Amino acid sequence: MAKRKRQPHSANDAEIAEDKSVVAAGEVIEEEQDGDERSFEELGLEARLVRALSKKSIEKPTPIQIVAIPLILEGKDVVARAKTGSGKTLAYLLPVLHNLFADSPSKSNLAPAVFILVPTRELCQQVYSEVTSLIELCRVQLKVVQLRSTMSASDLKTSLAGLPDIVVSTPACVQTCLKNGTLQAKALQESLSVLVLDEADLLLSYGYEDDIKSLTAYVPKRCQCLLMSATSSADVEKLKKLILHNPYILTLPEVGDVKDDIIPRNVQQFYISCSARDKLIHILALLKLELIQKKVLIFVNSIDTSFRLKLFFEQFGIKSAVLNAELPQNSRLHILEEFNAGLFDYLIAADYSQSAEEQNDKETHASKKKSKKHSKKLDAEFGVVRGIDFKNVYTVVNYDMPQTAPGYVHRIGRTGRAYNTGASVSLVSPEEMEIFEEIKSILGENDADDSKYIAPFPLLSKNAVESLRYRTEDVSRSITKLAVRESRAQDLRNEILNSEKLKAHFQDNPTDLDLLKHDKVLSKKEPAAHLRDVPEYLLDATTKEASKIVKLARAAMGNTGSTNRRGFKGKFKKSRDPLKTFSTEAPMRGRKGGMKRKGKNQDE
Ligand SMILES: Nc1ncnc2c1ncn2[C@@H]1O[C@H](COP(=O)(O)OP(=O)(O)OP(=O)(O)O)[C@@H](O)[C@H]1O
Repeated sequence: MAKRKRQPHSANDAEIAEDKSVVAAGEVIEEEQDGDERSFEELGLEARLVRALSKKSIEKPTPIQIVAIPLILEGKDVVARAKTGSGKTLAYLLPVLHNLFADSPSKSNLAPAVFILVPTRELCQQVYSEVTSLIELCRVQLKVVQLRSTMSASDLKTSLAGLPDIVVSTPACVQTCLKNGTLQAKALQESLSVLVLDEADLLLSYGYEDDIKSLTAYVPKRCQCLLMSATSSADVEKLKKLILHNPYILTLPEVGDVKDDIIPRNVQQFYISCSARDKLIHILALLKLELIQKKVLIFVNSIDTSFRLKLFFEQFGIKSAVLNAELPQNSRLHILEEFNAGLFDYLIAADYSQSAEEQNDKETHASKKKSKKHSKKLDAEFGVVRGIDFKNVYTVVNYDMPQTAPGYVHRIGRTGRAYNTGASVSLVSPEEMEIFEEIKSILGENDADDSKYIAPFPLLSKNAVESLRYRTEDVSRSITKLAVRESRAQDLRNEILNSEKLKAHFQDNPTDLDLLKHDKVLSKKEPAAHLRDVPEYLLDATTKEASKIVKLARAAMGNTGSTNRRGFKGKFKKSRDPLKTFSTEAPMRGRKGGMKRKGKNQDE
C-alpha cells in the first residue's frame, strides 16, 4: 500500500480545485437532479466489500459516496463536504479498504500505512468499530488499532508494536506518539500512504492546529490525503492548504454557505414557544402523551439540567440516561452503545461543550487544558454532538436552545441520518427567541422551500399542557438543587466504578451491552405510583387523537420500538405525515401554502 502508484496530478486537477462546486470533468454534483443510481459495484468496489455492506443492510450508495468513492479509488486527494448523516465515513472507508485489500501494505513498512484522524475519542471509537466490522465481514487479515490520549506510553507502544495497517486516533495522540518515540518519524514518512482528516471542520476548533502542523512534516508528497467535513468554513480551507496537495473538491449543493440546505430534507423541524419555567410541562406532555416518536435525544445546555430532567422523568416512570463530558470515557462509550442498540429510548445529552467550543474558536487545545474555566474533570476531547452516529434517533428535542446556529444544525443532524426520516422539536423561551430567529434566518426560512420552515408543533393543545401543570409543578418543587447535586455526584461515583469494570469486561466481551445499565433510577424518592400513568380524565379528545395518530404513523413506518427504523426508508411522504396534516386547532392558510395555526396553541 505504501508504494501504491498514484495517478499524477494533471493541470486540469488544479483548475478543478479552483472551482469549489465542481468535480472531475467540470460536472456539478447535484443530488436531486443528478439521478445517479450507480450501485456500489458499479462504483468499482470489490465484491467482498459489497457483500459486507449488504449484510449491514446498506444497499445503495448515498450521493457523496457516489462521487467520492471512484476518485478515492483512483488515489486522488479529495475534500468532501456533505451534510450531516450523509454517509461520509463509508465514503472514504470503503475505497481505502478496497485499495488496502488490492495492495496490502509492504512487509518492509515500519509504521502503519493509513491514519484516520478525528477530533474526539467518541468518534475514534465509532470509526474504529466501523472499520473493524467491515474487515471482519470481509474476512481479510488487516489490523486496525485506535490510539487514545488516555493510554499510557507502554499501551501505545504495545498497540503499535504489532504494526497495524490502519490507525484511528486524534491528532494530539499521534503527536504524543511521535514525541515519545512510540512512533518513529522516519518510519512514518516512509510508510504513510493515506491520511484522512475526518470531521475536518471541527479539528481546528478543537485546538489541534499545532498537532496537525507538526504532522505535515511527516506526510510525504505521494500520500493520499482526504478531508471530510459537514460544513465549509475558514478552518476547512486552512486545513486544505496545510495538508492537501491538489485536491478534488466535492461539495454537494446542500452544503456550504449558510443559505444552503444544511438540514437534511427528511427531518421536519418544529418549535414550541413557552416560558423557561413551563419547559418541564411541555417536555412531559411530549413524552407522556406520546406525541413524539422514539428514540428521543434531548439536548440541554448544562450537566445540572440533564440531571434535573432525569430526576423529573423518574418521578413519572420515564427511564432515561444522561450523557455528559464529566463521565469517564468507558461509560460514555457504553451509554452510546446501549442507546444505539435500543436498550433505552430517552437520552439526555449535556451539550454545553459545543457552545463553549464555538464561542471561542481560537482557544487552543493546550490552553484549554490549562483553563480554569474548563474543569479538569471535563474531557476536552469529548464531543456530544458533532459527528456521533446516534442510531435510529427519530426525534431530537432542544430542551435548551443551542447558543449558535451551527450548534443547532449539528444537533438536528443526529436524526434523519442516511435515508431515515426524523423530526426535531425545539422548546423556545422568550430569552431564547433571539437565537431562534437567527437560526431561522440562517436556515433560509424566507426561501420558497417548505423543508426549511420550522413550524409550530401542531399536536399539543393548551388543554393538554394545562392538564399536566399541577403534577409537574408539584414534582418539580421536590427536585431541589441539592437533589440534583447529589444525584450528579452519585452518578459520577457509579460510573467511575463501572468504568473500570467496563474496561476489563469489554476487553473479553466486546459485544456484551447488558452488563451495566445507565438508565437506572437515581432519585432517592420513590416515584409515586399515581404519576406513572396519565389518567383518562386528564386527556382531552384532541390529545388522544394526536397520540393515536403518532402511534399509527410509527406502526406504518415499522418503528415499533427503539430499534430498527430502517425498514421504512423514505416511504414517509410529507403528504401522509400526521405532523404536517394534523392540528389541535382549526387551521388557516399560512404562507408558502403551509398550515398556520389559528390562535396560539402554546403558552407564550
Ligand atoms: N449508503 C448508505 N445507505 C444506508 N445507510 C448508510 C449508507 N452510508 C452510510 N450509512 C449510515 O448512515 C449513518 C450516517 O453515516 P455517517 O456517520 O458516515 O454520516 P456523516 O456524513 O459522517 O455524518 P456527520 O457529519 O454527522 O458525522 C451511519 O449509521 C451509516 O452506517
